[in-house]
Amino acid sequence: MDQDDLLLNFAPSPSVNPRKRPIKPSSSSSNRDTHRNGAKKEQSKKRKLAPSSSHQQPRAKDHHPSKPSLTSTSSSSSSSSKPQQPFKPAHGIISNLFPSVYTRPASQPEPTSTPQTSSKPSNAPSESHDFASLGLSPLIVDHLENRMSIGSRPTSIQRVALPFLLERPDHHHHQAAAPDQRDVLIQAQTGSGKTLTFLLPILQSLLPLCEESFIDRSVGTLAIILTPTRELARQIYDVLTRLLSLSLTTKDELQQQQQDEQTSSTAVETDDTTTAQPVRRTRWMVPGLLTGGSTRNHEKQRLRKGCPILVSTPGRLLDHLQNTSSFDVGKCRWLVLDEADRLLELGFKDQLEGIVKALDGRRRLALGSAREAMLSLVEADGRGAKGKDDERLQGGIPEDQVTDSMGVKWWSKRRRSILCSATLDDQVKELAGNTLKDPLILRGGGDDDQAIISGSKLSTASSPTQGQDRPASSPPIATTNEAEKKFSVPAQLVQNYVVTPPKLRLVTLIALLRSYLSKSKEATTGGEEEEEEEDSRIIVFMSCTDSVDFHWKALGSVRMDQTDEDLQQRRQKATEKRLARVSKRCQILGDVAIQRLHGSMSQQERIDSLRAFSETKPSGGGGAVEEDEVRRGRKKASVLFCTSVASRGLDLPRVGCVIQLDSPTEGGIEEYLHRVGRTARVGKKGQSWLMLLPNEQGWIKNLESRMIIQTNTDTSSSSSSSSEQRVASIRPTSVETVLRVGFGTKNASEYQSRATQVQLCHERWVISSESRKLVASKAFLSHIRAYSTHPSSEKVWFNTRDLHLGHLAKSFALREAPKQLARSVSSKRNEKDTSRRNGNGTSKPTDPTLDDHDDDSKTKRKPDFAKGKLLSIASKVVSSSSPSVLDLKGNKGPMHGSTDKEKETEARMYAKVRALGKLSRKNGVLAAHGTDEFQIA
Ligand SMILES: Nc1ncnc2c1ncn2[C@@H]1O[C@H](COP(=O)(O)OP(=O)(O)OP(=O)(O)O)[C@@H](O)[C@H]1O
Repeated sequence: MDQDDLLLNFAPSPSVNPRKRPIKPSSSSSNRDTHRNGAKKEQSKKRKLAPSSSHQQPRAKDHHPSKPSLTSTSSSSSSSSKPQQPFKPAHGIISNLFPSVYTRPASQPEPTSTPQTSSKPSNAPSESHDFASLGLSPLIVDHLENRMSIGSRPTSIQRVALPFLLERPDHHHHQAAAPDQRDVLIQAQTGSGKTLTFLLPILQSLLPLCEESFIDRSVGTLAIILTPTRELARQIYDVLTRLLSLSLTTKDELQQQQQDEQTSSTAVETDDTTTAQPVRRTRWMVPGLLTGGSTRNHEKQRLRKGCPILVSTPGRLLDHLQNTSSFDVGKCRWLVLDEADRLLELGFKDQLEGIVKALDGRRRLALGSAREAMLSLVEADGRGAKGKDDERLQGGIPEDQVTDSMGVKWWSKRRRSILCSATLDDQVKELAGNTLKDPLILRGGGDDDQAIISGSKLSTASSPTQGQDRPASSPPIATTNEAEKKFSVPAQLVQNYVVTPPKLRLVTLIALLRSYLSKSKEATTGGEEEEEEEDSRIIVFMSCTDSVDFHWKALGSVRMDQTDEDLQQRRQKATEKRLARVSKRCQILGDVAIQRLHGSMSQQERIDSLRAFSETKPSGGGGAVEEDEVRRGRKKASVLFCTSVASRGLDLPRVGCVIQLDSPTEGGIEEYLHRVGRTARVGKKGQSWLMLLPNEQGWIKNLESRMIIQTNTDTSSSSSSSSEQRVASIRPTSVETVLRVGFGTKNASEYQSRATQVQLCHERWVISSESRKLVASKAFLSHIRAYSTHPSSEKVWFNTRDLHLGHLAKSFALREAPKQLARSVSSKRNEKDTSRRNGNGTSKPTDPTLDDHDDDSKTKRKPDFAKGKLLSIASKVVSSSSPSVLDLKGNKGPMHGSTDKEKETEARMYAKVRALGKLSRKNGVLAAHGTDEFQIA
């Protein structure tokens, strides 16, 4: 990473030298500080805000208009002529972020200047195949190309799977389960177009029905798609809605019709049959969405009217299958389990099996009543034809002969199931065994000619159209042996990591965001490819909802140069806007929009948030540069802070960078890959950053050993290419480099000074109100809780015992180091008496990402007692560090000094956590997250 490339220029006026940035003297700002700081602090604040030392001669680059500014506003400064002092942290206000002589720990990698290069994309659409040749109807091909801007080229997994899944007209009336009627298990890397891989065959199979005049939506539900989260369900529903708006006639057909019309008008006599075109109706194909977002009654009404294609989360679907009698699924022909491994992780196994049983049951019932109806029809027909029919009826009418009241043989085809999964572990295999019949396992590789297709027992099978020349020895994307399991990552994804001391986490995150945003902004102004500048959206993953809330609120509120009045005015303005609930603007990042997403937000907020992230428009607000950017449709940068709820399946447009502030607490490498998979999708570029604490960096080796990249190597013959595998590497970058680049300077004292300003502003923001203290304290506490839930296999890298809690508190802008917690934890380290430890170990924290699941999700990991202890300690510490805000319910109260009350609160928390533990052991349903006194983060 060349740091010169990453200088920031957020000030609208290029003439402003940020070195001379004014410091608005504000009496109100000193009011916000604690009294012990007083006027002395105000003075030191001014010194701190002056970013450079007076004796330093700015380098040529420093005078460049793209010199970074930590504010997005600028004004002339009366203080600009003041001599500028090097930064010296004031004693008692803020502990040094940087020791006086900052030395990189030996364990930390050296800064690297390796240029970021990305390989040829491995999940891009194929250059040598098209949808039409795979058997896709011209109607759909036309629609994909002209209406959905997808193009005509399939991705690798589409090329492999569509020939198996698409029903072609000649198969329409076949009787038994032909080879193309087998169930399918799809495994492919992130961003490779799996959604269309199952939606296109569903749509194509229903097209013939569009020619029947009697078909309307009351036909019932013919296809069901199950997803683990509501967001994913909505996303698939949106793609489906766009697919179903397909035109009834292709361009060619339209031309043909026009020609025919002309011919028929000139001809004296015409043969009716030559001009007759089939009448197609798609209106009946109404998509439905069941995620528990609306009331049950409302959903029931919609189901009664009919939803031929339904997207749902499992809990809600099972609920309706059990309780909504008008829900007609007897003729269901498709069942898709998307993100099956995640469905299982979330504890939906029983529901999924329940759904399959319920669908089988409803089908049998529907078939039974159709048989009876046929029987009564035969009887009504009189005795004439009965002799022959009696014979059939006595032996039972075969399924494929049973017609419904409209004469359609729905039951001639068995229901097909498709299971999509990133992994193929024992659980997924078991689910596949219970839900799929004789499945094919289809995998999309990185190379057109290397896609892998296997039979049910992982034996090699052939694609109906392409399989003959496929090498049997093609390496699988994920082997079945757990320990050896390797995962394919998009070849073009550039993966990075930075090892950060805990107290630098906040400023490093901000520096990373600034670096990336400045880079994409430079691409905008520097005339690079259009594609580059548009990919200026960033997703930041965090371990828990409270941490997301804290970062979103802090970064969306902290101003580097504002008075309280400014803040009041901004707040007023913001509350007037509807989207202010989900979208803020971050001044430190150059007025970029920031959103958040986690499971404790209401459904509407989650939808609004995703919409705001995807559709971010320039902030307006004037300035010639900005107007120009508005006019050119640029400046669409946006940042989303989220928990793992956004890691699976979400296809958010133009995400160029993914940052993991916290490593995943569950799911390990798979979760890591799903998170980074939000970028570098379908052939696009992307980069990812993992932030690690020094004790965590051993995880990198583990990650690298489990990832592979498949690359294409063109051979001398232009028509052929071969694929090779290589190990994926994650590049280290030192924290100094990130900070230098992010804060726009090569000079150590200057970047440290700027980083300290930023940290200080956040700390001031936190101490300026009780509610903010609460937000920060809760985030800190929840973060530790979440950290303690890393599985035992990862404890070697992620152990709460290795956390420096005082420094970690800094990353939540908590000024007061929670000394008691630090002391308690270090004393526990030395504690050898395990029996005493066991005695206290009844508290059981639950999984930190629980609230990110749907309301009907379940917990699965067993908490351990040591974490409970930490929880108890942590809650005490937070109580002692901010006495007036420690009622975690949010009530300000005199908890200070009230040990009884403290114990009472703690006891209630223990009780709650124990109850959740019991519930989880019984596979109970956890609900109402975020509304509880002790929100399980
Ligand atoms: N053949 C294609 N050509 C171009 N774009 C495509 C093609 N197929 C799908 N896409 C687009 O690629 C994007 C990613 O698709 P999709 O969300 O289905 O990926 P995915 O494999 O399900 O990813 P994940 O594993 O992360 O869930 C979507 O925006 C989709 O419109």
